[in-house]
Amino acid sequence: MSAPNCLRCLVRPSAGIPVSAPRTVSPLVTPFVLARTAPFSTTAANARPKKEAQGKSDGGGSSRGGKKLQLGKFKKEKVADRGRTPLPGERKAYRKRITLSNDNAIPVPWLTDLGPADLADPRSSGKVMALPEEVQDQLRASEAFKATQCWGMFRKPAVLVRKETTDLVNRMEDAVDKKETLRLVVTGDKVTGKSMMLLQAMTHAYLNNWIVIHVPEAQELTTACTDYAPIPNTDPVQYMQNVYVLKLIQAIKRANEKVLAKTYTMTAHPELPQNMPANSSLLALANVAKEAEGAWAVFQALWTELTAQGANRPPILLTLDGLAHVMKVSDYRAPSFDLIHSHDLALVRLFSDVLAGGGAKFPSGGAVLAATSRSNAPRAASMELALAQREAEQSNKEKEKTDVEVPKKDPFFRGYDDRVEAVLRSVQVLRLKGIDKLEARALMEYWAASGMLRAMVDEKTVTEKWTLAGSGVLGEMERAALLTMRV
Ligand SMILES: Nc1ncnc2c1ncn2[C@@H]1O[C@H](COP(=O)(O)OP(=O)(O)OP(=O)(O)O)[C@@H](O)[C@H]1O
Repeated sequence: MSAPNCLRCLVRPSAGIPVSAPRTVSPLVTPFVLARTAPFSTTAANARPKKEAQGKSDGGGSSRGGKKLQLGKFKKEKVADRGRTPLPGERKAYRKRITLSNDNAIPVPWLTDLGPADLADPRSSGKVMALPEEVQDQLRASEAFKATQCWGMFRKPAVLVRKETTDLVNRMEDAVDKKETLRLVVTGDKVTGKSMMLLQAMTHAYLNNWIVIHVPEAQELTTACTDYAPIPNTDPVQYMQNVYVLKLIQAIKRANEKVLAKTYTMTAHPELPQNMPANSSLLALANVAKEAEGAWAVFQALWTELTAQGANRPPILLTLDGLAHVMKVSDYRAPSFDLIHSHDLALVRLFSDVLAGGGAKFPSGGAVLAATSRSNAPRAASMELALAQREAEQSNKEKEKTDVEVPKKDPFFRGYDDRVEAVLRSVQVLRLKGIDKLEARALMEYWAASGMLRAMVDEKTVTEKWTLAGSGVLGEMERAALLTMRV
């Protein structure tokens, strides 16, 4: 009987203590508290000190003296390890890095190096040929290789010589024979090999000791990513881009070193930062450009010398990739905050003048070539229209008929640009399409011999890849056959 009672005792308070009775705790008055209480004062001298009154009046408990217990006092602050931060420009260099050789690829025994006459010879058409080592260095110096192309898959950089290649190179040679300048725009659908066509033209030029000046990405000139400044005493005002021009001079110097060393100035150039007497080599003249300041003056002097009439000069090849970027209003602004037209940028003006046929004449002839791009291009309605018009006119002239209608301006569109039309009024147009099946077979045999294509190369495979690639569009063929191998 006692057990339930005992249990109840544990649960409830004993009957003697009323449950609802509030527990009142009488305040403790300790000597410590008494000591801290300010004494009643009647005079300012006796009043509690101000600091004490401010700091300790609110938090009675926290004002207790002595040591505080601090948890995790000796823990180290955690720093996330993110590795080394890339230095300025390192990411861009990595993105633009181009590998020209793959040690894992099988060397192709029948691959021969291109010679000075090979690209002009119609018998080379439909063959894959390697770029000689010296030319590789020159092409690399002028940034002709692109990171989007498949150079890093094969043992040696090699190209397919197309019918269009021999055609273009022969036109270049004809122009040099007549001491004229070939003015031509390479155009076509996406990844049809337009940049590669420029590379082949440059290869021919380097192999034949021409001087090559190449603008690898026209967008670098017009997207307001490099310094610019007005050129004094120009009307309408033109703008120089010293930093870009310095880079260009250095590329020209590295790529054309041998030819420049053998070509000499006609006149003295006292206007340059370093005095250049007449009969100095053009290499020495190019070497004067050490800093961005004054680079435009050096470039002008170099250009004047290269185009000096009556002088013994090598043929010149001037190339630019991404034409649409220089056939529109640029992203730069004048002091009046108006946008600057690309053709008011001095370097672009120099190029567009030669392309239009009104600029400097090359003493020994040469070529000015531009390539459009479909992967990275702004809309340039006037350029597209002008190229379509030239193509139609060309086709009518070749057939001696007028069966192809020359496209006309849209009367309801207001975005046409007269300056662009003027530049492209008399250029030749080379449209690139897919390669034929024989060329496709040659290229696929090279891929298979390099160990990059595992399939047997017969008519069936060639036709399959050729069809998959939209009738032999080169970039698409690579995608269809080599994509799995691409890093
Ligand atoms: N003659 C050639 N020999 C071998 N490969 C080629 C040749 N021409 C083009 N290619 C390949 O085709 C691909 C596309 O070439 P390229 O970059 O020249 O095209 P594009 O027409 O300039 O392209 P986009 O319109 O994007 O500017 C590249 O990967 C390149 O390796």
